[in-house]
Parts: sequence; structure tokens; C-alpha cells
Amino acid sequence: MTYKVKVENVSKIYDMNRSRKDKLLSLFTFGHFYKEKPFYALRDISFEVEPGDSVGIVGLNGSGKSTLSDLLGEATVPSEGKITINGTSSMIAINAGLDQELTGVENIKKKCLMHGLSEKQIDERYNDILEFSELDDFINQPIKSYSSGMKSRLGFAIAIHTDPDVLIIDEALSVGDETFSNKCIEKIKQFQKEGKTIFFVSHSAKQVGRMCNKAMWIHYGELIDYGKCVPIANEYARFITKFQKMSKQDQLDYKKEMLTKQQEKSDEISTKKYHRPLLRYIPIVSLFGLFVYSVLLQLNIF
Ligand SMILES: Nc1ncnc2c1ncn2[C@@H]1O[C@H](COP(=O)(O)OP(=O)(O)OP(=O)(O)O)[C@@H](O)[C@H]1O
Repeated sequence: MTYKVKVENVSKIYDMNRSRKDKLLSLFTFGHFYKEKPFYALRDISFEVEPGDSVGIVGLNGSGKSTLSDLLGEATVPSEGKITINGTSSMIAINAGLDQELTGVENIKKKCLMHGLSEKQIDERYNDILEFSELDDFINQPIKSYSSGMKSRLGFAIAIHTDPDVLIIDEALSVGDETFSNKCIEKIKQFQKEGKTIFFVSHSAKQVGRMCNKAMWIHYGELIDYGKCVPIANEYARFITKFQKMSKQDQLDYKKEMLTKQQEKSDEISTKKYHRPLLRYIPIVSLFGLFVYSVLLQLNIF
């Protein structure tokens, strides 16, 4: 079967340099010179998703779930590798793509236009979006004054009315009241019946087990399991039960140890890639050559 989403050897590297000068140096030398070492928030992830699949993404805090959903929702681009989506994607995350300074009405228009809807289509769908979001008169307020639940409701209402083929739901259901969550779940089920592809980011193995046919477990930047939902959700639930039985201090120590390992692996990759003795000087020498050449041109020496 042809895939709906194909992710090939994708990594997301964060530039950890703080000052503008260090960031620029790292940028212009293609990462060869840096003060702070880069961080691989996701490392060499590959998977394929078939049309109509509902994929649950689980993992501890800081494992890389939101980074992956941002990549799938095309809010950011991979640092390495390739993502191919056959169709349009729409992301529902708290705040995803919403402009804090604009009102609810303005955000509806902006996001719908970004998803390729015409002014006429937006006018036709506006009342449905407003009704689904349950925001009533608050829709005319800037969304910076909204609670996280209100933002999530607006984000959800807009996303489901933009006809996406691929829907990415990032923790949108963990805020807000239960009645609204149930309404969203009904809507998601309707999307599933229509054969749409769904990614569902959640901390809850139970929710993933109920909603998805496939699952992936991301652990500190690595994809450690992907396949049929129930066995993975069960395995993750067992891990979480064990984790929660640990003392607060042991949990912190575990997270610290994992993060240190993740940073060590990031260092290993960057060292291998960027610290080949001669190669590391090529970008800076080329830039310097270009600079000298342009100065000579300005001086009419050629
Ligand atoms: N802009 C950034 N710059 C540097 N590091 C970042 C940035 N965004 C995220 N990270 C780091 O990348 C890793 C993955 O973060 P991400 O938010 O994707 O995890 P998550 O699994 O979604 O966590 P949570 O469940 O808490 O939302 C974390 O170590 C985080 O600190």
C-alpha cells in the first residue's frame, strides 16, 4: 500500500548557542564552530504511515513528542532527513500557529487562509467554527487573554474545519473540560471513519490504546518502538507504572541520566561529523576567500 506519511532518517538538532555572535558563527560555518554543542532532540527517526492509520505518540516529558508533531505539522523543518506527506496536514496543539496578539476572529481567518481556504469558504465555515469552539463573545478578544483550554478549543475548532488529510493532535485534549474532550473524541472518530490519517500525542497509554490502531514510543530522541497499538501501549503503560512507583528523587535521577546519555550521543555525532581535521576549516576558508574576492571586486582590482 502507498504511504500517507513517510519519515526518512529525520533528526532535529537544536543550536544551543546563546549569544547572537555564537549563533551566527555556528550558522555561517555550517555548525563546524560552536561554543555550546548542538543537541539532537530527535535522532535518525524513520517510519511510514498508511492512509487511515491513527498513530499514538507516547513518551516521557522531554522525549521529543512535540518536536516530532511540529515537524509533521510543518511548523518546523528537519535538520536532517526527509518528511513526505501525501496531502495537507493540520496541527492541533495548544497555541499551534495561533497569533497571541490577534483576536479569535482574526486567528480563524488567518489560519484558514494559511490552509488554502478562500474568503467565501471561511465565511461559510465561520459559524461552525465559533459554535464548536464554544467561545461566544470571547471570540472578539485577543487570544493572549484566553486560558489554555480556550486556546485549545479554538485551535481544535479551526483545524477540523480546514479539511486536513492528516490531523496532528498534540495534547489538545489534556486541557479543558471533559464534555469538550468527549466532543473532540467524537469528531476524531468521525475523521477516522472518513479514512483520515491521525497522529495523537498523549501522555496517556490508555487514551492511545482506545483511540489508535498504531503507536510509537519516543524515548529521549529515539524511536524505540513502532507498530500495532495495543502491545506498545501496554508496554509503555508498564514502564510508566514502574516509573511512577519510583521516588521523586529517583525519577529526577533517571531523567538526568537519560538526558546526559542523549547529550553524549549528540556530542558523538557532531564530533564525527564536524571535527574531521581538514574539513572543519573548509567553510571558514571559503567564506574568507569570498569576502576577499568581493573586496577586490569593489576596489576594481579585477
Ligand atoms: N527550541 C529548543 N531549543 C533547545 N532545546 C529544545 C527546544 N525545544 C525543545 N527542546 C528540547 O528538546 C527535547 C524534546 O522536547 P519536546 O518538547 O519535543 O518533548 P516532549 O516529549 O514533547 O515533552 P512534553 O511531554 O513535556 O511536552 C527536550 O530535551 C527539550 O528540552
